[in-house]
Amino acid sequence: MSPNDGTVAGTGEFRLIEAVTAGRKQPETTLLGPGDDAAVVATPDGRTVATTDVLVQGVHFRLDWSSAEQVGRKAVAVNLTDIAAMGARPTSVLVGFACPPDTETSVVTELTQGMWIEAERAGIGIVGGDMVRADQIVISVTALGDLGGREPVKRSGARPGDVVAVCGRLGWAAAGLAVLGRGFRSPVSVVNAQRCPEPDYEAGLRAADGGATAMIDVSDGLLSDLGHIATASDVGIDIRTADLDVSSRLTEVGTALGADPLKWVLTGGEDHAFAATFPAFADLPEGWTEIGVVTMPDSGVTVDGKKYGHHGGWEHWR
Ligand SMILES: Nc1ncnc2c1ncn2[C@@H]1O[C@H](COP(=O)(O)OP(=O)(O)O)[C@@H](O)[C@H]1O
Ligand SMILES: Cc1ncc(C[n+]2csc(CCOP(=O)(O)OP(=O)(O)O)c2C)c(N)n1
Ligand SMILES: [Mg+2]
Ligand SMILES: [Mg+2]
Ligand SMILES: [Mg+2]
Repeated sequence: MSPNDGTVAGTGEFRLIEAVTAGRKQPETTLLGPGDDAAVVATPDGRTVATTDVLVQGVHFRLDWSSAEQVGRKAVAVNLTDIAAMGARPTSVLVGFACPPDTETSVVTELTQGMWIEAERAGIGIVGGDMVRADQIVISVTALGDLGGREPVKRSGARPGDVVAVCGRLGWAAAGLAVLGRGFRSPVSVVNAQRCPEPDYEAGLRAADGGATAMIDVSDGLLSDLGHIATASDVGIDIRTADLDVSSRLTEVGTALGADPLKWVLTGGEDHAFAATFPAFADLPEGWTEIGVVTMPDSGVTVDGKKYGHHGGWEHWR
């Protein structure tokens, strides 16, 4: 698609978001509007953190690749990491659900079971939702959260000289996608990583309490998501590949499929690890590993000091 062909593909996902959000005046009660992993709104009772992510059959999941329960778990998990990436604790989720008329009822109940399993993992419940007809299964989850008195950790707070760190696995879900896409079902470790992430929701709180200056969950790909921090903070970011954990399991799968495991780590989405920046010389919170440095504006996101030759991550319609 060319940029000016009048379609959303030509416009691109992130310019489309810009087009629908720019210039809209928010009320004073919107403490943090669109542009981060979640919004923060003021209510007479306090503050609420809110976010939503939609999963579409065939785009985000396939029921011949994953069980309905795994899809349900993933639908909730990908929303709760957006809450955690603000330095907040999830408080509840609501579930919008659409499906064709011939969908087996058991698919809906198994999806729901998965959503409850993941919600309970975070100590919360599903407090509402909606059911509508559609041509394929669509799951729209809205998650709410509580900052517990903390300031939200935004995408915009990184400063040159900060260190870049991650918490959680990278590249595993992309390896699993490559395996499933070629018709295989093993190794089950990477395939399960694609079916459902297992985020450590406390990692975002530990980062916030540890002084993180900016944070994001890695949904699209490390380079792409760090790009959002770089743009929002008006800084550059350089990643050192020697400090990335390219697990031997990813190397094995890469060798078997003739694929580059480092590319999965740098650009694979859906592991929902957390990436954050911290002041230089700060003690990193438990589970966090330093992988790079925040550099001066306009240098973009580089890998070992050089521009990376591939897309930094997933983009819808590309
Ligand atoms: N249709 C929309 N209207 C308003 N804000 C939107 C819309 N779509 C996306 N956004 C906002 O754009 C930002 C980026 O979205 P997205 O890339 O989906 O974030 P994430 O990867 O954290 O889920 C978020 O703050 C999101 O709330
Ligand atoms: C059937 C299928 N095809 C492709 C993918 C790969 N995939 C789909 S969405 C996505 C990126 C994340 O999804 P998005 O809707 O952008 O979530 P957000 O960034 O808003 O959290 C990836 C890697 C998949 N999970 N399943
Ligand atoms: Mg996010
Ligand atoms: Mg989103
Ligand atoms: Mg995305």
